Amino acid sequence: MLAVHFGAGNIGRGFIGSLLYQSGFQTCFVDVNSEIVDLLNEKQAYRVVFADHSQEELLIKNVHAVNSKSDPDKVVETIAQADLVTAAVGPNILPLISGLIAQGLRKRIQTNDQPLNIIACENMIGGSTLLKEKVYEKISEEEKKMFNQRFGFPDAAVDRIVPNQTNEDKLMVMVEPFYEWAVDQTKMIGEKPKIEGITFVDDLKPYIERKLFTVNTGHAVAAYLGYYAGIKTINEAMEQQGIKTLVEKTLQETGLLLVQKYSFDMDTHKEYIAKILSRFSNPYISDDVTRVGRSPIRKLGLNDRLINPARQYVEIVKEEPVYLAKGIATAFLYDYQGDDEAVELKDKINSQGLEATIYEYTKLTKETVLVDLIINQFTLLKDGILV
Ligand SMILES: NC(=O)c1ccc[n+]([C@@H]2O[C@H](COP(=O)([O-])OP(=O)(O)OC[C@H]3O[C@@H](n4cnc5c(N)ncnc54)[C@H](O)[C@@H]3O)[C@@H](O)[C@H]2O)c1
Ligand SMILES: O=P(O)(O)OC[C@@H](O)[C@@H](O)[C@H](O)[C@H](O)CO
Repeated sequence: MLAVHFGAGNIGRGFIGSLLYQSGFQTCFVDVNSEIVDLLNEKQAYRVVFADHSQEELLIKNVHAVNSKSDPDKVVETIAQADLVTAAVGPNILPLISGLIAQGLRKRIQTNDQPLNIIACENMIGGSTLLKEKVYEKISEEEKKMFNQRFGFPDAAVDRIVPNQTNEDKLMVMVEPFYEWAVDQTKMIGEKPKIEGITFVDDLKPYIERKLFTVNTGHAVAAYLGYYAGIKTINEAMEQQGIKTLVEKTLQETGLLLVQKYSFDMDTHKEYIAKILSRFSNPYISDDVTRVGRSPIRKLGLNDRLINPARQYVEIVKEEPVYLAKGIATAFLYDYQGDDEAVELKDKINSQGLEATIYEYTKLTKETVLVDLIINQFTLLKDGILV
């Protein structure tokens, strides 16, 4: 079995590649980072180490890589032969890989009649659906009919904290032992891939919203509050009782929304939140607040982890999400110079003011109470008032 995986980064090597190997796949990583591509081809193996007391080590074998910048034809060839295509490149990169995927699938139609699934493993709602849209923008109406019969783009939710790596061994990845990978089986085509660790579900929405609005909302709030307080890593931020309490309160808001919306059992959801808070505090992981807070404009999008649950809270719980509003305000205060989106956000606030910036990036409309709530919280934070 051959898998093509776009993105040999933290989650690509540390999670998807690892599960693929354990399920008997040969994995061809596609990346634009020539150092990683060359090392993968030289070693054809890498280590995944658990960030816990065990420090258990897995050797991931049967891997090689292709540089899509210098060898796009090889990527096209490999997609034509593959049994599965996955991606973990970041939502903003999906449009950039869609051209090669379209070419690979076009070639496959001519040479291979086996169905194929393409799964984007990004932190977003509808990642594979977005990738499909971008692929379909590049093909003819006739091709769309053929693609519909042969290719599936099932959405997915993936969860495993993999920080940026600073190991001497450039291929090694330190990961938390915990993981979850849920895939929408209703959008799959042909036989389901036999991958140990995937949960196939009929309705992905509760899974992706539970994950995005708990793990990623809490993570983002811890990151932005940590940055605001001058703290370097997530676990250090969680050691501050004030920050920990605000993260908890935010997850109580998203929890109330999720429990009401999906009829989750409240006690089970509380346990889920507690587990996630303990994952953020994992002393074996050093995860920079600037990684977790990266791309604040993306994270402030209408359907992402901050604005989306806040909007739904107003609609479904019918109360004001004060803590989510505070978390959103901290994202607007995030001005890390090493992050282009943070720099853009700060420039925009300076030139157009906060209110116009909120409308521009969140796409919230004037009717919602959220904008005023965010502005109030922003003002308090600017005055140094955290609670
Ligand atoms: N790290 C985590 O904890 C985690 C967990 C769950 C989901 N995710 C999601 O996985 C995705 C990747 O995150 P990551 O943390 O692994 O990031 P990363 O930066 O470590 O990895 C991304 C990889 O994509 C590569 N890339 C960039 N442009 C490319 C292109 N045009 N073609 C092929 N490869 C390209 C980069 O070189 C890099 O190796 C994101 O959507 C993220 O939200 C991350
Ligand atoms: O990858 P992002 O930028 O969408 O979000 C940053 C982190 O919250 C994220 O990578 C988590 O570590 C991951 O989602 C855990 O499953």
